[in-house]
Amino acid sequence: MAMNSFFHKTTKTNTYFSLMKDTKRSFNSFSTSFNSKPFTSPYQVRLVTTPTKAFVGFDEMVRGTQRKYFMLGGKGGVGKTSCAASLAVKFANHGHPTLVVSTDPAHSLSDSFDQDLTGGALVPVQGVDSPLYALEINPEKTREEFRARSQLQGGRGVKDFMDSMGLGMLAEQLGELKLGELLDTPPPGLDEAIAISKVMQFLESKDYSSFSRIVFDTAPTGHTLRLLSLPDFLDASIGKMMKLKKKIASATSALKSMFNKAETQENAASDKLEQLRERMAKVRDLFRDSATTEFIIVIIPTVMAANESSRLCASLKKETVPVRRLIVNQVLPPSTSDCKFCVMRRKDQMRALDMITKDPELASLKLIQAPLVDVEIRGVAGLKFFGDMVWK
Ligand SMILES: Nc1ncnc2c1ncn2[C@@H]1O[C@H](COP(=O)(O)OP(=O)(O)OP(=O)(O)O)[C@@H](O)[C@H]1O
Repeated sequence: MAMNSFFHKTTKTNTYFSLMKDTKRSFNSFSTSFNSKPFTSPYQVRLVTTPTKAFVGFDEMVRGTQRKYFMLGGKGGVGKTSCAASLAVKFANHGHPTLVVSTDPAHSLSDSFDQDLTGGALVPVQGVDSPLYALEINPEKTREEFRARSQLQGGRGVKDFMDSMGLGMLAEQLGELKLGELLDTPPPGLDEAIAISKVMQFLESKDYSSFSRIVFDTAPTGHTLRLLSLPDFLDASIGKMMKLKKKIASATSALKSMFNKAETQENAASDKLEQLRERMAKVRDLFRDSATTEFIIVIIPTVMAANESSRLCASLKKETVPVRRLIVNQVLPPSTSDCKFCVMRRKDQMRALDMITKDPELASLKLIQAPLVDVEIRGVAGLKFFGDMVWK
């Protein structure tokens, strides 16, 4: 549906549109002054100049048909979902079949798109030019399934369960090592493992092959860092398991040589472990491939958020995950009224922005400013409008 016809349907949305238009106007004038020579505002707010970092480069993000992954992450409530959903809408409206995936256990994609996208399966998003699908990975449901199967079948159902996530080989090996009891309780990091198994599906399954852009709306920082480091952890764990199996195998080799079949089984199991290890390596490499993947940090202009983002950025760099852009969301436009609160708030935001531009970790990132708009950003039309202000 064309945006204009949508907005002209009801008075309520018309008001919304005009509010958004006003916001855009004031933000545009704000960004012009923000990026020009330093000057002193009527409120003596020190403005920061960021001539090179103002470049957002959506052209670069949209270019080419090769699949690209964008992960948006940061502190809770800063606007990750709004930014991720608006980016997905923009990609789809530029001709990319796009998938937006939420790995946040507290999903808000449905709220953001104002459509029911729940259920843990691919759901088409209505109202965009090219196919846009959403997927809310549902760890709570999966965890429940895990417990139920484990209780019903004395742990044996867990293997089927992990099979369905593409991690069956791991369960098999744990089982062989008599670690089955560990599988009865959902292991820490299961949420991330589920997300990883989905990423594996994106890489391998034909169902996902048509998507040329995959946007992740990730969970708040700690969870996401665990997600990014999990393939390494699993790779290391599999490596340890393989070593352990080899030790057991050599200790019992004399016995095994008497039973040819056992040896064949042993080799098959090792091959499977090796396969799983290769798949983990693929996911790990994917997270670190700067040609295809980018992690975009979303923050709000406060000192606390800046400090946390600095730590997040350092962790991402340590993990060698490509990070190039930083969205500072909810930036207040300069106040044209006498509102003291607005003036103080903006002054505070400018201080935080100044700090961000000087932070040793964050200073090298492209800074994208997203304005605080005066209505909630909801529905494809609202996301399109917001996206056009952010992704330029
Ligand atoms: N620039 C903005 N201007 C006005 N409202 C905004 C802006 N960005 C986000 N919001 C609003 O803030 C709320 C939280 O946004 P959003 O859900 O995108 O954040 P989040 O970081 O994904 O949150 P969570 O971590 O809880 O999932 C929403 O109501 C959204 O409409």
